[in-house]
Amino acid sequence: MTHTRHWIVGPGALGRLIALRLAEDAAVTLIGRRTIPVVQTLLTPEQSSLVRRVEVARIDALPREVPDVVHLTTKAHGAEAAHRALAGQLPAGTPLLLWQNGFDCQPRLSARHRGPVLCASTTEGAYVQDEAQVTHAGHGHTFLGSLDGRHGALAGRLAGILSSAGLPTEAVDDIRVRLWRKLAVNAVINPLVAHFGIRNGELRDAPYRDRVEPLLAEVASILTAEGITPPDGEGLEGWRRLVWQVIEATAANRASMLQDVQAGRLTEHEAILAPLLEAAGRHRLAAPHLARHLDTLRARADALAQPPPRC
Ligand SMILES: NC(=O)C1=CN([C@@H]2O[C@H](COP(=O)(O)OP(=O)(O)OC[C@H]3O[C@@H](n4cnc5c(N)ncnc54)[C@H](OP(=O)(O)O)[C@@H]3O)[C@@H](O)[C@H]2O)C=CC1
Ligand SMILES: CC(C)(CO)C(=O)C(=O)O
Repeated sequence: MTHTRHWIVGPGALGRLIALRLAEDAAVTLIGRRTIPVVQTLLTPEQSSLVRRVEVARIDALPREVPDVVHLTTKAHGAEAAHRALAGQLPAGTPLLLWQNGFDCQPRLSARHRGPVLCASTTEGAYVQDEAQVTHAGHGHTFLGSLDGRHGALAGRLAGILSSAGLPTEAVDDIRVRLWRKLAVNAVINPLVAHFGIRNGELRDAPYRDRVEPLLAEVASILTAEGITPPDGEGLEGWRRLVWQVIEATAANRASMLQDVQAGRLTEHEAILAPLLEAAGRHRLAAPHLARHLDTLRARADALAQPPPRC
């Protein structure tokens, strides 16, 4: 994979961050539902501009030259439709790297794709400025691996390519646990900050602080039942430590769910909250606070899907 050809499907914030970083040393094609400008700019956390010319294509008119690896960088709710549009065009055996948050499409696409599937969990932060510019808000770290622990050599090679491109990445054999840990953090922080319209750090203040604990307790009991451990410490105390560490470290952030709500976009609630509630059901655990947030976000999603009222 020295001169790897990457298709990056989903030319949003994360897709363009990965594309522009990789474009230095690899052939990159950004694939979307619409055509986007071929000259793209990445504003780096160090306030410099990285300008790159990349190939672009539409998902309904894919390039003839097939890729060595496909990165799927749509939102979680868009991943399966994007994969359906692509899958028939890819030679069997083409590796797929899933970058979605939550734990929803990953098991299904891992079973369905005709080739190795790796999942990524990343703390890189990026947001779109416009059709030709994306901001890399802060450096992070990426873990990648397959849900069944196979394809370690491929994961190692891709981790090397991403790291050399400036996106520090580690191949791991426990990506399922890493995805659930990120989901746990997102399930506590995102619905609250989206509901109240606040930055992550404001969760430290009254009256929001008291709202964190009941969500934390529900998430901790569900994940304990699932056999998922926090990175440090055990049980509720370990999950509490992790969530508050992230709140501190990302205090100035407007979380992705808040950004989606403010922009009138669908949120990733089905990928973040629904898997927890499904697990709660299996273990016969009550999770009323998580359920209330999921209901509210589902009602919002239904309203978004309605045609606007006619005057
Ligand atoms: N941004 C970040 O910093 C991080 C994001 N993530 C995760 O990465 C994923 C992507 O997030 P993000 O980049 O922020 O999201 P964006 O909404 O910025 O980007 C998603 C892109 O996917 C495109 N898309 C949707 N459906 C299709 C399709 N069928 N075919 C081709 N393109 C399609 C969208 O295009 P259109 O304009 O047509 O809708 C859009 O360009 C999410 O799961 C997110 O949680 C994880 C960590 C950090
Ligand atoms: C960790 C957190 C909450 C940081 O903002 C995040 O991942 C998100 O915004 O979705």
